[in-house]
Amino acid sequence: MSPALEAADLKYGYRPADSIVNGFNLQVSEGEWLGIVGPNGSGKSTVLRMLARLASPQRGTVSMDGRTLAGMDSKAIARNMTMLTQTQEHSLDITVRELVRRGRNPHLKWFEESRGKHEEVVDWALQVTSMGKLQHRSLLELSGGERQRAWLAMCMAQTPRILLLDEPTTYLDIAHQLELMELIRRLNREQGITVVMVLHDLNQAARYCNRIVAMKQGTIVRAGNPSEVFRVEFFREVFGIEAKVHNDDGVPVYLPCGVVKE
Ligand SMILES: Nc1ncnc2c1ncn2[C@@H]1O[C@H](COP(=O)(O)OP(=O)(O)OP(=O)(O)O)[C@@H](O)[C@H]1O
Repeated sequence: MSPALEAADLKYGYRPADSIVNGFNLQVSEGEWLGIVGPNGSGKSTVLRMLARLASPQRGTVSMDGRTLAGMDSKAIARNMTMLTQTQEHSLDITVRELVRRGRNPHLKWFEESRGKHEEVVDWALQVTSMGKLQHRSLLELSGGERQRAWLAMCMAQTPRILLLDEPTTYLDIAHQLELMELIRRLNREQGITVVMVLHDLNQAARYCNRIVAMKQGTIVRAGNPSEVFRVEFFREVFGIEAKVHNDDGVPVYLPCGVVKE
């Protein structure tokens, strides 16, 4: 069976002489939850954007179920895969429900309106993201965390098989961070949604992801399950910090102790 998502030899640079990402290879299996970690500027968001076809690789290919994304119709991609980006448009004066309805667009024909079963999916997306009570509020009247959940609800209304998320917990307080991670865990386990997530919180990555890929300078430097990757040498070599690593019921937990001295 082809992987749900595959990147082969990706290269990308923002300027002609740059190569921000180079020789990037990745296979993501159906139903997997993969975390991409790495220092600032290591190319994580750039890779995620190429996986979602928001950026076109200058070399290499991205495939979904064995089909190259470059040749696919945008709506067909959007029916299968969606990405929650790091920042969303902040000035949209529409209600949460209207935003979530937009998630149905890839499933509607020209001029078809969201009705019947489409509205049922909208209700479901609002319910799983706990946004039902806020559905008639304008996006302008929401807190940062509520707004993030509204955009996630829109992604869910697309009923994707593959969900890409770029640091989705950045603006959330710790309770809402855990709530979001638990929600994604439910979607992953109960609906079998494949998740690829860029995360800065390495303890959360260890707790939730099945597999970790660590990037440095545009390429993968470590890959494996959290216990294989999150070791003392990893923190030293990839992040330049000294850390203590404990084992909490099979999950590695790290405590940063200081920056590595040259
Ligand atoms: N639009 C852009 N134009 C020029 N350079 C860019 C652009 N976007 C990103 N870069 C550069 O590309 C490199 C990789 O950026 P990217 O956002 O992919 O890294 P990242 O690992 O996601 O970083 P962070 O952890 O800080 O979010 C950085 O050096 C960044 O400055």
